[in-house]
Amino acid sequence: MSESAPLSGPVDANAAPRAPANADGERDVILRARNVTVGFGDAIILKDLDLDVYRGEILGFVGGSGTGKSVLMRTILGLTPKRAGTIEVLGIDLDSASDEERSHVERNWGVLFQQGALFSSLNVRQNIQVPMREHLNLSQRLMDELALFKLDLVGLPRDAAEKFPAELSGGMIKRASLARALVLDPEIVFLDEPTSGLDPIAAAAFDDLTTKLRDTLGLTVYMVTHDLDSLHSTCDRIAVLAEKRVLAAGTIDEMLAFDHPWVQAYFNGVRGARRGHDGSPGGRAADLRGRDGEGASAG
Ligand SMILES: Nc1ncnc2c1ncn2[C@@H]1O[C@H](COP(=O)(O)OP(=O)(O)OP(=O)(O)O)[C@@H](O)[C@H]1O
Repeated sequence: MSESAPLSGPVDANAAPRAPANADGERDVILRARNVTVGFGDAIILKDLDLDVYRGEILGFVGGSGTGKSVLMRTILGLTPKRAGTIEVLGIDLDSASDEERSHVERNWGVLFQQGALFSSLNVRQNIQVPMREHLNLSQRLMDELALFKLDLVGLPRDAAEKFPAELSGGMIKRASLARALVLDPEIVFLDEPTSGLDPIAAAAFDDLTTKLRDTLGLTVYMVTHDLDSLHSTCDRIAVLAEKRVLAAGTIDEMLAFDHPWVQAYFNGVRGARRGHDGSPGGRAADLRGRDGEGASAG
């Protein structure tokens, strides 16, 4: 079944107004998963899962704890094997890709893992330079300049470059990890719970940064999150993982109206309702975004 089946047709076609369309008016699919099945031993985690991610959108990926959001992200990245199905990124099926094609895809995606996953023995500058060393052949001077440029981009002060991860706050670790994820100028970034563990000010600032980067760099953002404020304020579309597949995909308003017990409990439950249904009142974004100037808080 198609991931957008419950919200098919014209409803889904309006789901991401900011994502660009091609000359035919169709949205460009940057990531396409079909019939993906993943399991461990007897446990099937994902079954016949379909998903489309459109170029230029911020897609929020939600689901109950343990439903397989991280497993799917790891499967897309080729870190967890699948039992069936196909996944194409940038039009390339990684199962049948040549070395050159695989390298092309790997250079064009960036990943922010949940805990940042910075190397503790490397300082921020060296961490940011890891993908450059892997994929590019640049002089140290140029890599140093690029690292500083990426620090600017994510709103970190330049003196953060020589700090080690243990010397950074949670918000700074997320930003440094994002700088590393962006170092090769990827077309798509995967963010695994980017605002978890951040205080509300830092979380709102990170959301603003995500939107700004999408708007200025034309990034596509695939964001696993439990953060209702991020879903309301930042995401163009939301995909819901339940029953081992993408049960629904659409705008926040479509999710609010979607008739499924988990979706209703999630979006219209006590926390969801606290926000109100126009996405503006309540929640930390409304409380804090106005106070938190762009990139002002590095967390
Ligand atoms: N390598 C593995 N071996 C066996 N089981 C695994 C493995 N990785 C994940 N699982 C199982 O797959 C299921 C989905 O895990 P996953 O981490 O993807 O959940 P999640 O949706 O990301 O949850 P959360 O929101 O709590 O982070 C869980 O039951 C987990 O125990």
